[in-house]
Amino acid sequence: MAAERAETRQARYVVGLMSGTSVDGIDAAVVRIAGGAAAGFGTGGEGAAASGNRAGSGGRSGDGQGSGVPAAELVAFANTPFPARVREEIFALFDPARATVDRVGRMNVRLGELYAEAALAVIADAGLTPADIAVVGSHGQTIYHAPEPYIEDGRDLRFTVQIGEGAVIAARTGIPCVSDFRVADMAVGGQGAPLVPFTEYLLYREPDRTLLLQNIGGIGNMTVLPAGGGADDVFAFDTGPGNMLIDGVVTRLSGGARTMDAGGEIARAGRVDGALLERLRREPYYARPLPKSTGRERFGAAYVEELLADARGRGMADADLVATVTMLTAWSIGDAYRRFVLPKRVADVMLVGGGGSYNPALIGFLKEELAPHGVRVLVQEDVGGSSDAKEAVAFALLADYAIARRTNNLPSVTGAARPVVMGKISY
Ligand SMILES: Nc1ncnc2c1ncn2[C@@H]1O[C@H](COP(=O)(O)OP(=O)(O)OP(=O)(O)O)[C@@H](O)[C@H]1O
Ligand SMILES: CC(=O)N[C@H]1[C@@H]2OC[C@@H](O2)[C@@H](O)[C@@H]1O[C@H](C)C(=O)O
Repeated sequence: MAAERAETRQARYVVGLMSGTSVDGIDAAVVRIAGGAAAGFGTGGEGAAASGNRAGSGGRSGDGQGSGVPAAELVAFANTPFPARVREEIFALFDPARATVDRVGRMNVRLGELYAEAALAVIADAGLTPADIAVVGSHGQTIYHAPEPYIEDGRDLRFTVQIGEGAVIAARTGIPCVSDFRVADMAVGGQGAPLVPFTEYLLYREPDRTLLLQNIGGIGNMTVLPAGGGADDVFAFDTGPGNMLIDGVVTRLSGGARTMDAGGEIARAGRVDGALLERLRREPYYARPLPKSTGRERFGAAYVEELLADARGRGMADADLVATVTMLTAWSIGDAYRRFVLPKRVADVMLVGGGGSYNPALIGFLKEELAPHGVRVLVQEDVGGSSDAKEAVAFALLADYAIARRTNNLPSVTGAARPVVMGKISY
């Protein structure tokens, strides 16, 4: 059955839309997909044999011959920054006390409109028209993520909220839209995150090398692809803050004039404060067992305020505080490797994606963390990929599976009881 479908599915163009926890804007990708969804693992399919293919997210992968290993070629990519007012309003919605239902409802529709515009623009960039696109996959904007079991009246009420109305995207573009992926995994007991490891398993696994794929977005997350391993051998989890503390501290210290430590320049001018670093390492999340995921609820505004108060109490220079949180971020990734990966596997390479790739201070610290373990640290650009586009490509692929009614979660990663088809379809 699966093989039959594989042969009948043609190469298709799919749009992936991502706006992450950094709230820096909308990443939009047009991806040409061949093979894969119709014959991959999941419902009705078998685990595809590792083929040694690797995709830069900006490159090609798979053989596209219906073997179950998809080929995903990035055709066009664009990042559209959020208008400042929209960004501010999204930050307000991270605070449950301010996220009133009218504000959430309005932003849900506004984001649908903005996502549709971003999709139409990237389709035009690709030299295509909406009629050429099979499906749009839209992650949406996470405004709250509460993945821990929350038992009331014997029922587990864990939840996650991603907004950006798929019905609006479908209506404006005329293309079917798959959105709101995470809830289906949570409905069967999963964390609803991280989801990208499913696509990393499809696109990056190698027979002879154990790879660590580290995303450094707002939150940091790591995927471990054991050499020659199957889907059940993959594990992945959120390592802790990605750029979230760096961005938060820089924004507060500059009174909002800057939102990131561009080029890692502030950190490079500062010195790491050993005592503060030591205190920050005690955050219990780092030692929490897997599966685990996290977000702004833990490392957002309240955490940054506490940090600033502590730094002021110590009379720390601004640059020293930025250097210290940059080091903490790199340490949390090294710590995750030592704590959760090393006991099982020795990795060969860490491939870094997400905006953190563009911060040389952070990447420098990360290399120092992992060098003693013999792990080489590369960024996506080193292998012909794109740190920026990777997650948008992933949501194109996840939507491609959803529309083909194929399962697209990894229970070994999220802790879900079983594979499910994630994503709600608006025709
Ligand atoms: N040139 C740069 N120098 C330093 N940092 C940068 C640079 N470019 C991007 N960044 C960092 O990357 C962040 C954006 O990363 P990215 O777009 O991967 O996050 P995201 O997708 O929103 O997050 P997540 O993956 O957690 O959902 C910015 O907020 C900034 O901190
Ligand atoms: C709930 C949520 O939006 N989580 C994001 C966030 O940003 C990074 C990390 O935390 C990861 O768990 C996830 O995103 C990516 C796209 C994922 O699901 O793989």
